[in-house]
Amino acid sequence: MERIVVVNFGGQYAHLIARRLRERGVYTEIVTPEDAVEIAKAPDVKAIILSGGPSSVYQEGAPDVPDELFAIGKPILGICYGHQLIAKKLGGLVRRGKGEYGKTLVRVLVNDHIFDTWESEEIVWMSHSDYVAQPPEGFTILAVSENGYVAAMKKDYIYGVQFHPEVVHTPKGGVLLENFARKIAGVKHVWKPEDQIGKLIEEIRKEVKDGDIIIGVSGGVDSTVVAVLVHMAVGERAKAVFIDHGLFREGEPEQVVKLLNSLGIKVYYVDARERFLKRLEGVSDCEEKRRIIGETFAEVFTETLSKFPEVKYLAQGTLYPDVIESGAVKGADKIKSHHNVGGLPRWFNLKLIEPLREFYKDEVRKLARALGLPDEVVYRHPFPGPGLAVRIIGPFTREKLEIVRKATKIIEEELEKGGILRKVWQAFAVVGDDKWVGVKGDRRTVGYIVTIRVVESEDAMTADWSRLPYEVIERISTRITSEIPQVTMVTYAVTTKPPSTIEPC
Ligand SMILES: Nc1ncnc2c1ncn2[C@@H]1O[C@H](COP(=O)(O)OP(=O)(O)OP(=O)(O)O)[C@@H](O)[C@H]1O
Ligand SMILES: O=c1[nH]c(=O)c2[nH+]cn([C@@H]3O[C@H](COP(=O)(O)O)[C@@H](O)[C@H]3O)c2[nH]1
Ligand SMILES: NC(=O)CC[C@H](N)C(=O)O
Ligand SMILES: [Mg+2]
Repeated sequence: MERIVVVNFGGQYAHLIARRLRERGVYTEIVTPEDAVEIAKAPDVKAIILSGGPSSVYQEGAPDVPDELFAIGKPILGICYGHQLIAKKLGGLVRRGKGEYGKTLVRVLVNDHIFDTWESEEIVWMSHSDYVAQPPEGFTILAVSENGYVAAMKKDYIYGVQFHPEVVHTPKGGVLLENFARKIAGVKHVWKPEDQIGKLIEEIRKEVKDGDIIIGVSGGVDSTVVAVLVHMAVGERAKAVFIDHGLFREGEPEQVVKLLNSLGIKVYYVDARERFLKRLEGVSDCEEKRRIIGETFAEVFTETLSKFPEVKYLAQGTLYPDVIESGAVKGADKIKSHHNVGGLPRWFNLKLIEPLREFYKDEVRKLARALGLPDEVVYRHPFPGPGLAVRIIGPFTREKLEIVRKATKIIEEELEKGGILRKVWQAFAVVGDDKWVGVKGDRRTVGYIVTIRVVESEDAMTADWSRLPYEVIERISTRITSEIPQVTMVTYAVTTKPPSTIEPC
């Protein structure tokens, strides 16, 4: 299989380079600077991309790649930091400049295949303070920015661009990356996630030689796809376990069990609702809620495992970003620690099977569709592991849990009716302890405030609030205050991430 590798210098967007290329059918993987040379030598690697990064190339200890990488003779494309690194390593000059941030106009000076379909002037997205003051000998300047900086340069098969073609704010960026892959590097193969299903099943079958395999199912798209693949590979030896912590949305546990059963996968339903809810009662601190849930989860899961003496394997829905993030990259600025509960504890004495470890979420959705899973799974919104508990501000009470559950259902129903639900990243209700005086049936009532949170996002790292039509907000508000008697006020959350986060807790 032909592939491209991205050397990750800790850029916030290194991931997106791989995403953009894979969207366009070019299989791309991310590697560390230390592994770059070894991997780049493999015959199926057609080209190397050097990512951006927070360091400056002239700083001591800045991430680097061995000179040997340039001697392999494969096409190289440097982006931002990568572009500056090429300049420095091959004898050019990099200096600190005025900086260019955000949308910038560039002028293309030279016709080159990498710019095929570009106009002579295009908008690109920049984020740098250093710049290439002098390209190395033999390099041609292909494009300049409106501030006169080198925006693109090349020599033979070595290219550098100062802007970020991988972000959506560079409208022709995806085209440029594909031009590099197909026209400069000669990648012909068109990679599609759904073509991998047969291979995935074959690999699981080979790995799970004997004994049973457990899959924890949450109803989320990742674990559902894993359950289906594993079941297709080893049949009845696949045991799906669903732990009901009592913090799911209305009807969710029943749906999960019913769906998997309908696919021929028998689900062991564990009712642990009381244990979770009792331990949470009265707990205010967010991190404490998460800790209790994680701990109780591990406890219940361990007890459940003892009922399956033949189990030797544990299947997990680990995705490609989890794999990369866990191998922390040298030089990367930690923006936010990702709070996936860490999945199931790795200290279980079971062999881990992670069939999705090379896939992104959108690709998993494609696998789900190709496997014939219903839309409710394919388009399911991300749902936090700690469930509705992290949508309750202040002390956890069963009353607030019921309010959030009912309000969330109303929000989902109204957005579905308006054809909006599938277009947004997440939509849910939040409740805290502040009260609002209301008048219901001519009587004074003091009730809860429910906040509606609806956001649009591509990867949850940033998010914008959804500009819902007023009529939809109005219908949601009317229904919440009339169907949930304890609520007297509904508000709409209008803060982006950052500075806010998506969940309140
Ligand atoms: N209620 C549950 N019962 C059993 N297993 C669970 C449950 N919740 C989560 N898991 C397991 O733990 C893993 C990690 O959970 P988490 O919710 O963080 O994963 P995820 O990346 O959101 O994946 P998914 O889309 O499958 O929910 C899941 O993939 C699943 O295998
Ligand atoms: O599996 C999860 N376990 C968790 O503990 C958790 N907390 C938040 N989320 C989800 O992560 C995304 C980003 O959330 P925040 O903006 O609130 O940090 C959003 O999609 C959140 O729903 C979680 N997912
Ligand atoms: N985004 C980047 O790669 C930035 C590279 C370098 N740190 C600069 O500021 O110019
Ligand atoms: Mg989940």
